[in-house]
Amino acid sequence: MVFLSRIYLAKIKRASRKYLKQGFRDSLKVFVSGGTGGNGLPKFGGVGGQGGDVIAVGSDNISLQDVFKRNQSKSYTAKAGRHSSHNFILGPPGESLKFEVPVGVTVITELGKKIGEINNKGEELLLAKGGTGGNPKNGYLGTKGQAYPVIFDLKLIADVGLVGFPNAGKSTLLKAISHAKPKIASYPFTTVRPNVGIIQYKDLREISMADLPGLIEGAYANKGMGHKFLKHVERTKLLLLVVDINGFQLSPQYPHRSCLETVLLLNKELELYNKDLLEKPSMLVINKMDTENSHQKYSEIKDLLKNLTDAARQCPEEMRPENFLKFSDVVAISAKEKSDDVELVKQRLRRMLDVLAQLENDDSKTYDVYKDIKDNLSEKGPSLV
Ligand SMILES: Nc1nc2c(ncn2[C@@H]2O[C@H](COP(=O)(O)OP(=O)(O)OP(=O)(O)O)[C@@H](O)[C@H]2O)c(=O)[nH]1
Repeated sequence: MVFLSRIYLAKIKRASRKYLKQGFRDSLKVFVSGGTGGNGLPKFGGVGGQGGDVIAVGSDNISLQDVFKRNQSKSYTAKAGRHSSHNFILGPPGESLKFEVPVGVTVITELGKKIGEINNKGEELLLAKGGTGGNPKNGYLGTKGQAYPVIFDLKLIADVGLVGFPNAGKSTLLKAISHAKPKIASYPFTTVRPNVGIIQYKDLREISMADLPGLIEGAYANKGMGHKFLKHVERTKLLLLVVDINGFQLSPQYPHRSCLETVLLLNKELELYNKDLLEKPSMLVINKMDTENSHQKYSEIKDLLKNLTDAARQCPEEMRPENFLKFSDVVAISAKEKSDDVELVKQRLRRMLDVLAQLENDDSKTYDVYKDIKDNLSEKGPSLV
């Protein structure tokens, strides 16, 4: 009986933690070595073949986990160049080794020196050069290729990055406006890996939105799960902050933070992680407007949310960021009830991205991203939802 219950319990334990094991790999270290150059043939002045290179190629159909699975030795060595011989005075070059990596990786050395990035499908990046074939300059002895460990650091490329404390309703919103099927539960940290959802519009335009695990206070300094994923918002074009109108409390031992405090704390976490993030165009969504007293709570803070500098004066000093996000728009919604305003969020995101795309093509660079987006949002246009 004891034996049976042990087996039974072991099964439950394994099943309940399964989702945690579906690891999301956003960093991978591998060893790359270019092929050695072939030896020359001094007697005939023969030159050895050049060693092959190791080259990474961008693919949008592969994850870093797949890269790992395809070559668990994590070692990539290109072929050596052939020696010069009587038959081949010029030794044939060694074959280069090409392998696929996900689009969005930055390649760095162990010392943090950047080798390059791959941002497009089919883009190639030379990781390790093959050695030179033997010739008069090197005494006809082929040289070794470059060889060192490199780290692939993946940052998701999504148009919009969802940022918020745990349980704010980010996954619910992603599900409400996209085709993603994120995990949703009424306890914090349901999102343990980024989810990317695709939002589709009537005119078939698609935008991608990444849902990242919730941040907590101190996230920038490695607390909680969110910090590990903050790097992913560095590449998104827009930030979409989602905050619960009732505020946030991690657990009874932690202080309760009001909605306004939560917004400022999120601002501060982003600033501490990388202050450039505050320059990104952003939008604020106040969620759970179907809950009790939500409308009254919202009317009390509505004006302050539009000007965080004023809002900060009302909060304790330790919560105040030095610089503030400037929201192009603030929308109050109920993601769960799929209120009309959820559709408004969808429409506004599209408008913001359209304005950004126009500005990117504007060579004069005299624009003010924040102002231009804001002006455009206030203009009435055809519904895109
Ligand atoms: N009443 C109400 N509940 C909501 C609303 N949106 C989300 N919830 C609930 O809030 C809980 C958390 O929602 P999630 O969407 O998982 O929150 P999250 O921000 O993705 O959470 P993490 O994964 O921890 O970052 C779930 O029980 C949802 O059903 C809403 O508009 N109103």
